[in-house]
Amino acid sequence: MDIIFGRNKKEQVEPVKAKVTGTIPAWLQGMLLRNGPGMHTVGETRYNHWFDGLALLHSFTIRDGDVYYRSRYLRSDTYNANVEANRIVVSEFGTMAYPDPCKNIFSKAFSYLSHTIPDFTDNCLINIMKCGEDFYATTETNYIRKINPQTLETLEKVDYRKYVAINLATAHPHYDEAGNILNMGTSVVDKGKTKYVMFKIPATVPEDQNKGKSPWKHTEVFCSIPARSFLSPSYYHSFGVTENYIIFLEQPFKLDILKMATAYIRGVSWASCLTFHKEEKTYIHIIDQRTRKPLRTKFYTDPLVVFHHVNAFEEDGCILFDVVAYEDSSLYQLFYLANLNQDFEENSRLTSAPTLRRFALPLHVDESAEVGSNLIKVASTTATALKDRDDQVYCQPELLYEGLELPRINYAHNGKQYRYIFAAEVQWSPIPTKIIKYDTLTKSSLKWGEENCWPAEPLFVPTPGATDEDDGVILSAIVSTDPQKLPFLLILDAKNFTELARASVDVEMHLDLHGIFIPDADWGSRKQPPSEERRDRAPNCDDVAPQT
Ligand SMILES: CC1=C(/C=C/C(C)=C/C=C/C(C)=C/C=O)C(C)(C)CCC1
Ligand SMILES: [Fe+2]
Repeated sequence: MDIIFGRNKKEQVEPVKAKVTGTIPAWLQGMLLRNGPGMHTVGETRYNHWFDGLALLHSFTIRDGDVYYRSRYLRSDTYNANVEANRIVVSEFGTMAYPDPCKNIFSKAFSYLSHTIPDFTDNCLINIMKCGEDFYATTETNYIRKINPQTLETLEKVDYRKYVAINLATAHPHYDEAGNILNMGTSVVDKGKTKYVMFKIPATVPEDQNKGKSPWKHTEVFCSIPARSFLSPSYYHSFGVTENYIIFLEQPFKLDILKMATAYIRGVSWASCLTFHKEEKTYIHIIDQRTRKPLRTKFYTDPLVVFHHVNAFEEDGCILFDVVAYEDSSLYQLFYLANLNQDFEENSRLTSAPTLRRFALPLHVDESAEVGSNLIKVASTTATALKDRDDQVYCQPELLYEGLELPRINYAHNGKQYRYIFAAEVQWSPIPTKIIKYDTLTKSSLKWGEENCWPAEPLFVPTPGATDEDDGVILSAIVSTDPQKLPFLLILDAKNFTELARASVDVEMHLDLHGIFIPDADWGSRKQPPSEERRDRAPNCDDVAPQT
């Protein structure tokens, strides 16, 4: 597993033409743009955790049946500082770094103090966000980095804090049909209060004399919810939306602010400030998008750890939402590189499997209903919501499937009734071995897998003009541990999961986290994706990328 997790990957700045077998549908024109950790050591120093690795962007440009691959490290301030010092000098999730080996006791004390309220990393390694016509690499701190999707060059750094009072934000925003962004973040002890803040960034803005054309300046706080505990807000990685509501799980997997404030001086990482409190409940907050206020009813469930919301929708006076849930926080533990690289089989067993669970919440609680009665009358689920005392409702989910992660859907169905989930299948190890299509209606699944192949998150791209939810293709970048097999972009028919084509590239590809597909048709007012300069023939390259 060292091949996949431990080794630094070489960037491939010049486009390489892939060897395509099978036939790529003629309508599939655009770019799969993805993000993930690619560099795990700098000089003699090494990161502790896989989520610390320096962001390596990569893209597959699909044009007229051909595929071109390229990759480039995000030139974040973190990357540049590390490379310049030839060692890790910026702290990441699982690695605390000490920038200046301090010369005397005074400068040491000063350096410690300046880390009490830390300036977080801009190593944006998790996802790609579209904001209007621009694209950003994202992570969970207050920084995101604009990128050029064509060349993968790094552009300006955006500090969320300039526009909204948050210190952390998710890398999984939602988009409405017009492309406006809805995201949420945590504001740590701002005016003595720790709160969760939902905010909107418009896709397009009118030319404004004072604010200019930047959508950031038009960022608007939508709603905020005080944290149950000011000194230990919940950690969360994503959230859910329906047409009228926002779903936020305040789970007992929490960040301890006091521990964070002293982490630097104690020589421990941010990750060590995260604790799962297995004796506490998970609170389910529902925000009405029309009133911008949380519902009065207090919904709760058992202690859970959720990273990925799958989808949510309204049905018969209820909110139904699907998540991938764990019963402990062992997932983050397993991604320590020491566990991934040695005795992989032994050290990489999850103590709680990722389970797909469906929750059902009543939008109106019948005052006359008896305490203990089930308020869910929806026939499609066995999830229950039991009436408790004092406006409280205890929710028990329906278990739909055991062993999947990195879920994606046909995003046209986001917030609406839907049927299919595309995901990576993971059993007791966190590393995916198969891609799965799960049918929430029939509860059956289709799978794709191949020996020594490790698939990335599968992404659904709809056929233009499609009416069926699963009319389209699945794209997934596959890394192999078989030295005879090159990494490839896999293209499956999303209906029956048969392979349409694969595009193999002779490069060192990294296992990534998340990404997006940018159809050529999306270039909007720019009309065409910016053209590439014609470059010299790259190694292993039959041709250079086409003029676009
Ligand atoms: C640096 C940093 C953080 C980074 C977290 C990261 C990088 C999480 C990645 C999660 C992934 C990839 C999950 C996949 O399911 C925190 C803890 C938010 C807060 C402190 C500073
Ligand atoms: Fe994620």
